[in-house]
Amino acid sequence: MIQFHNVFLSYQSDAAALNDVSLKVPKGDFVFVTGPSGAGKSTLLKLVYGALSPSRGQVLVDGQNITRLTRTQIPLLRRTIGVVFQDFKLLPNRTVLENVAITLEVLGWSKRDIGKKVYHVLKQMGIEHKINATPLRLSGGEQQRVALARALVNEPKILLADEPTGNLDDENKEQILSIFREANIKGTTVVVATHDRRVIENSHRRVIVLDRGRVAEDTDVPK
Ligand SMILES: Nc1ncnc2c1ncn2[C@@H]1O[C@H](COP(=O)(O)OP(=O)(O)OP(=O)(O)O)[C@@H](O)[C@H]1O
Repeated sequence: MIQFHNVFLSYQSDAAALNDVSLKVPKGDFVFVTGPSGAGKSTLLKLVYGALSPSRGQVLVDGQNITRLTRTQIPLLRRTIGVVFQDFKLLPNRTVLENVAITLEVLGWSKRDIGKKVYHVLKQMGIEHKINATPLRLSGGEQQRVALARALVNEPKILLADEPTGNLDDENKEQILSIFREANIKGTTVVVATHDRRVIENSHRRVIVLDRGRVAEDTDVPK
């Protein structure tokens, strides 16, 4: 589903944020990407959803070379990828319903179908009672679940999450992880960037460790 072939990425003239990274994440996999601050985790995720292009090397997502995609093809690729950011990026003046509905409006769904689908997803995440609230009236864990609902409402092929459990307590972390597991069981390929050792250790999943832009360890690769 995701392939990196000898990928280098430099921001302006700085040292490479990614340095000769090669990896494959097969369809249906659930992978953690970890490593110290500045190791290149967010950069790696940004390459997958076409927010950045590699300086050298190739990134293939669902068989498509992202550097060859045209301006009109990038949004089409993004429709198949759900993204969750550490700071949620929810629209503060819109309700929970409106925040999640955006994903389906872009796809041209009818208002009635959007209402039904959004309610269903919020119910799955246990926050349907907050459907008319605005994000600032929600706790951090609730905001994160709304961000996840927005990312998952159209059942994307890939879910990318950047530090999704940062600042959450253990109970909220467990809820978020169980949402990832469910999405993965339904067929979504999941890539989670995190510093959180406990989350990684308790999950028993493949772990890719980045260090200064290089793959320092990959538990999927036989030693
Ligand atoms: N927009 C940018 N312009 C210039 N340099 C950047 C930019 N974004 C990231 N970098 C640099 O690229 C390197 C990798 O950054 P990245 O954000 O991918 O790391 P990270 O592993 O996600 O870090 P963190 O865990 O702190 O979020 C760092 O050295 C960072 O300073």
